[in-house]
Amino acid sequence: MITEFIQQIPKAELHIHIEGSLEPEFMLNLAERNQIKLPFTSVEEIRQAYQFNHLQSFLDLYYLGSRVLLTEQDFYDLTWAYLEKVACQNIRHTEIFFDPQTHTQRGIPFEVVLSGIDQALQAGQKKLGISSRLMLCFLRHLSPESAMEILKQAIPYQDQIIAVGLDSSEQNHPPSQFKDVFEVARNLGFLTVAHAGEEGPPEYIWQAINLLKVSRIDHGVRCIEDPKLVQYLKEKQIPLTVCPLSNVRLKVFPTLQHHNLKTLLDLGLCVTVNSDDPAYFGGYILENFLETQSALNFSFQEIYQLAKNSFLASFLGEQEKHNRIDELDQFMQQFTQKLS
Ligand SMILES: Nc1ncnc2[nH]cnc12
Ligand SMILES: [Zn+2]
Repeated sequence: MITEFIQQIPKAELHIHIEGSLEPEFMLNLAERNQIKLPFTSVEEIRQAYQFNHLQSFLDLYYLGSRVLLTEQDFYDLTWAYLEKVACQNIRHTEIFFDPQTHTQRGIPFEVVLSGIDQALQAGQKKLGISSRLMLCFLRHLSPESAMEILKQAIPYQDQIIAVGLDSSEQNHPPSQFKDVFEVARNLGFLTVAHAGEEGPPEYIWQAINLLKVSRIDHGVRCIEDPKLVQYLKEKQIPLTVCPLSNVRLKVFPTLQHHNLKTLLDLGLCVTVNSDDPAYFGGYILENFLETQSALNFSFQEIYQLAKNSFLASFLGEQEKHNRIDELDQFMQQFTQKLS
């Protein structure tokens, strides 16, 4: 019964890298379509490579896979495949990251990447009823100057990009390095988010809050090591976009049973469930909910709270948030009636 509940409950996803939804079958198809040489010849070989020791070992493969994406159609197809998939999982709203530097560095124009993704998102709203927002991530292993350059390229498309974020290799790349570029972005009207406290220390979460002035922390699970930080996140209700299957695959936690999502929820933090890079980590949002529930024994009420948090923490307008939460509450009523 809880499986059916999790499947049907309306939910939002707030942390998904669109390049991380590139399924192995599609990677091979695109490699052939675009005449790109990959060090793999079969889906099995690609899947076998999905043995990660830490974030960097994943990122190496993720950037390699992204090389098959060349045209506007490729970015459209990638985004559309993700939307079709999650429509069946009752996602009502999604906030998607893209990594423009991964593509512009290979000579793909910013506009090509953006246009392909954006057209698919518009089709997703029209044909699947999924609303969306797009977020641009700066790669923190590259320089702040490179981030500033990509920010400039984003200015003409500002009405299509709600926020800027910070991703890639966390260790030794503190948020403080990107203070200036985030300040420029905020002055231009972008909202801000940042990956912090995934592999990096709680100090990086403080920096993301105090220096980058983020609206949400992506991951943030290492906040638990700093009680003052936990208290602050609770008081301010700064959302954490937690990605349970990702954390296990990248060895942040040894198993899902060891994950601290339930602890953080019990402590009153605004935590949400997300997929991060679903093609690489063994599941989309539904699988993240189902496997985490099974490992941590979440109740119906806790699943409801996680779904509610996903709308509360979203970048939807206030009225729209209320509408989505009303829809969620109606679903709860109907489901409870069915049970009794
Ligand atoms: N989990 C993750 N952490 C940092 N950068 C990423 N890019 C894609 N997935 C990521
Ligand atoms: Zn991520």
